Amino acid sequence: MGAAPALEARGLVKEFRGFRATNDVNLQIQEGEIHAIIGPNGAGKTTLFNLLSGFLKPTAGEVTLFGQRIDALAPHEIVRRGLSRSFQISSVFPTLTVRENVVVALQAGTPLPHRFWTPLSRLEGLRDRADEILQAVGLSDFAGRAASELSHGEKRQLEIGISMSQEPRVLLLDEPTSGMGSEGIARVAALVRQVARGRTVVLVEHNMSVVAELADRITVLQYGSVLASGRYDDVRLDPRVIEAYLGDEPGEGGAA
Ligand SMILES: Nc1ncnc2c1ncn2[C@@H]1O[C@H](COP(=O)(O)OP(=O)(O)OP(=O)(O)O)[C@@H](O)[C@H]1O
Repeated sequence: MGAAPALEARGLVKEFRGFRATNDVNLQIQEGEIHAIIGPNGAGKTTLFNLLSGFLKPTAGEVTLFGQRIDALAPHEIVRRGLSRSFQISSVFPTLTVRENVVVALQAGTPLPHRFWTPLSRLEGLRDRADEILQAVGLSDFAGRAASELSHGEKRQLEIGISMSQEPRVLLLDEPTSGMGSEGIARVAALVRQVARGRTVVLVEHNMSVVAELADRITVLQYGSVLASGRYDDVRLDPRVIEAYLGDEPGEGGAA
């Protein structure tokens, strides 16, 4: 038998007062791949991310991480098992410096009772590791600046750094290029490729050029169900996908 997928959903269902936002989703993400989840607005991408990362509990179905059930676990327990995620809405603390944001995230990996009230001065030991992460995400020059001073694109870089601080084996990125100009998009795409080395990355992404450039495989959602899943070059030619999504005139981000 082959190795278990890095992340797998089986028969995943999420209902909100009878409305099925996730409808019997089966999904396999293999270790080491970059997998993009795409689909029209309201297709259920964010709901699926929330189910995979424990922020929502499924109505039915299972989620496994390297073969172990995680769907009953709290988000922080899932992080400890090796899956972390970024959010569509910024999770950066604006009044802390860029470095402090990463230090706080590194500190969050320690047991709960100790983590909230630890003075920042006691976290100096984590500084070196924070600086390595900032270097990796291209923010070394901004380490001492308040996070509120970062541009939108730089904040997304910091968020990826914050997600990486947990040293995840599987990283979920929710629209990492949203709201960016072409320069920022290119920078973040390069960064995603870099952080994907040696780990598995799942991203929700509207920008089809980014998807085409980065993704080994893609899954297309529509009305909460999987419409198609496979290699980008195969899936983009699927007539149902063209009709549902790729054939549309570019919306946010634009199709390539
Ligand atoms: N907490 C909730 N209560 C009720 N309905 C919800 C809830 N969360 C999501 N939905 C509904 O589920 C559907 C899927 O929403 P979801 O945000 O997952 O889509 P999406 O593909 O991420 O959309 P977008 O691309 O616009 O971010 C939508 O119809 C949405 O209104």
